[in-house]
Amino acid sequence: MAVQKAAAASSSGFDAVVEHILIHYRWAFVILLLPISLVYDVLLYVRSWVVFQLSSAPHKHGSKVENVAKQVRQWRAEGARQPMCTARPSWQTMSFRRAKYKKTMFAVNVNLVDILDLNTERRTVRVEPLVTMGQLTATLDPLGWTLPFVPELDDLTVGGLVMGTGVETSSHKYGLFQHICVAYELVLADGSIVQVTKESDPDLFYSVPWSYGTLGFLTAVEIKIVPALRFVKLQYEPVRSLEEADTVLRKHLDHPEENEFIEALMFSKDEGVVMTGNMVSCADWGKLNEIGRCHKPWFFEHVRSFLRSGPGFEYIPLRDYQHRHTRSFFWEMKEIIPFGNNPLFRYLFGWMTPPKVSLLKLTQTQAVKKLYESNHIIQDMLVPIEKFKESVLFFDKEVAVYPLWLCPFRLPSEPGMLRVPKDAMYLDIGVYGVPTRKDFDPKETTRRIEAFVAKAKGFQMLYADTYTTRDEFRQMFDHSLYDKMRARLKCEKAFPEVYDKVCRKARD
Ligand SMILES: Cc1cc2nc3c(=O)[nH]c(=O)nc-3n(C[C@H](O)[C@H](O)[C@H](O)COP(=O)(O)OP(=O)(O)OC[C@H]3O[C@@H](n4cnc5c(N)ncnc54)[C@H](O)[C@@H]3O)c2cc1C
Ligand SMILES: NC(=O)C1=CN([C@@H]2O[C@H](COP(=O)(O)OP(=O)(O)OC[C@H]3O[C@@H](n4cnc5c(N)ncnc54)[C@H](OP(=O)(O)O)[C@@H]3O)[C@@H](O)[C@H]2O)C=CC1
Ligand SMILES: CC(C)=CCC[C@@H](C)[C@H]1CC[C@H]2C3=C(CC[C@]12C)[C@@]1(C)CC[C@H](O)C[C@@H]1CC3
Repeated sequence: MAVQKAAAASSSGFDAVVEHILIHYRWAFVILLLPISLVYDVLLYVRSWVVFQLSSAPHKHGSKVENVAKQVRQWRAEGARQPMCTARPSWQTMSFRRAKYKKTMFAVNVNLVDILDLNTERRTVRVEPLVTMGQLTATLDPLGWTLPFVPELDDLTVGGLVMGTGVETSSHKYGLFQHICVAYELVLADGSIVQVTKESDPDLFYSVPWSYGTLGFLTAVEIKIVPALRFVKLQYEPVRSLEEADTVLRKHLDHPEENEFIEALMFSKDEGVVMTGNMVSCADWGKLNEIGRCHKPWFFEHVRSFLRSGPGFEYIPLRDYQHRHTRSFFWEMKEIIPFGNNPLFRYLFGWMTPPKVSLLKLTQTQAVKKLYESNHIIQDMLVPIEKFKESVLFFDKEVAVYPLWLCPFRLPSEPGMLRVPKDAMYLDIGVYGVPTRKDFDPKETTRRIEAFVAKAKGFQMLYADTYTTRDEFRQMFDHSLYDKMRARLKCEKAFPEVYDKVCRKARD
């Protein structure tokens, strides 16, 4: 008995040491991931480059979509026993959690990774769903075109952004990712392939966004494009109180057409920097800041410096601006490589950063996962702009995590999950990091935040943890059109409901 106890004690002591190393020196493992991430990116780049040069993707698209339809027909032929989902493994996706359902459902391989067609007359680009934001901007920007807005993490996919959602700093003009999409190609539960536009089938068109892959498989999306200019002239306005932040944001939102980009970072509840910008074709070279260069400070730290130096402006190359939060994963990188913003590190290793989110997820140990679970929050809450001050004070009371990401967006009154009675301006409040309030409890705190957001007539982004009950989720998101479409497309056996994919029980 004594021996067992001693063994248990020594093994738990050993576990504790391992846990300590994995948590406090994770950066050492992450640094090993950097060259692997680079090789991964280089291989993808070369593959995409060859495909783009050979222009082979458009010809092969039809047979690849037929292959998706064939798998759906096979599922039916085998008796439709389990619901279906895409075969994309959870570790490759951008949400923190892994989807448990991927292990049990019928996995359909949707291996569609290419840009299909750039139509400058129609001003659209047609892409397959696994095309990433990094891939799109790398292809479009040099050709003088770009997306009206680019959700900034390089590895976000078009499929995920349509089926979930995407928001960015020109969303105050253009809305969410779904609002810049003009057509979807889908494989439905009966194995048929359909092309859907607002005109051809409004019910299906409006119910695809936020459906999280539960109405059919997306195989292509046509997205609006706009002319790209070389630089963004970005204005930084420090604010010294919440009142001032509110006044400055509203001043800009009252004239949404004056700025292409509006974003704010709050560094405490009383201090922040509001950024506004427009694309321009020429820059004053003395004011050029190539923030995308690997030795440059992390963007949020650069923004913070305007609290000390006062208001200012500079010119940033367009693509550097579009991916400004990628290198530091907003500010999450400081938890992963604490000295990642040190100039020495940036000069020595910056060229290999960031590690790929997918590899971080793949190599994450239980200890790190537990740590993130008990002492971390990754949430985006979409609230009406009028609730700005109240929301910041609420988040401050509950978690006090800074910086806070503030991104206004236009929400048109349209059918679908985000039903609002009239066009409205909303605000995405992004809370990413370690809560500094002592009584933080992942479940209880998130429950209180969800109740606050529901009361404010807001929405929770689907990629993040939700602890809502099915009823609460159905109250937050309007399911009337969605339910109608699930019945029409005979989805009941084919796909789970959105709630069953995003609730806490479905993710580990
Ligand atoms: C040859 C090479 C050298 C590199 N050297 C450096 C370096 O010196 N310093 C450094 O920091 N990083 C370097 N990298 C890494 C690169 O910067 C990282 O991969 C970066 O993190 C990826 O950024 P990105 O995804 O935004 O853009 P990109 O690397 O520009 O491209 C991302 C994706 O875009 C797609 N893509 C690009 N061009 C096209 C096209 N014409 N058509 C279709 N798809 C396209 C590819 O799928 C690629 O995966 C290098 C990569 C390559 C391929
Ligand atoms: N700036 C922003 O707007 C940011 C947005 N995000 C969020 O990240 C998520 C996107 O991440 P990403 O890794 O790209 O996507 P995911 O692989 O996480 O996909 C999200 C959902 O979309 C479904 N889906 C994806 N592709 C298809 C398809 N071709 N056909 C049918 N269903 C599909 C997936 O279904 P299945 O489960 O069957 O695979 C999954 O349920 C979104 O939810 C987005 O809101 C995250 C960070 C920033
Ligand atoms: C701008 C919007 C709407 C959301 C941004 C969310 C991001 C900050 C998170 C999305 C995926 C998150 C992951 C991590 C950090 C925060 C995100 C990038 C990790 C890299 C944290 C470290 C873990 O080991 C892996 C995580 C993967 C997902």
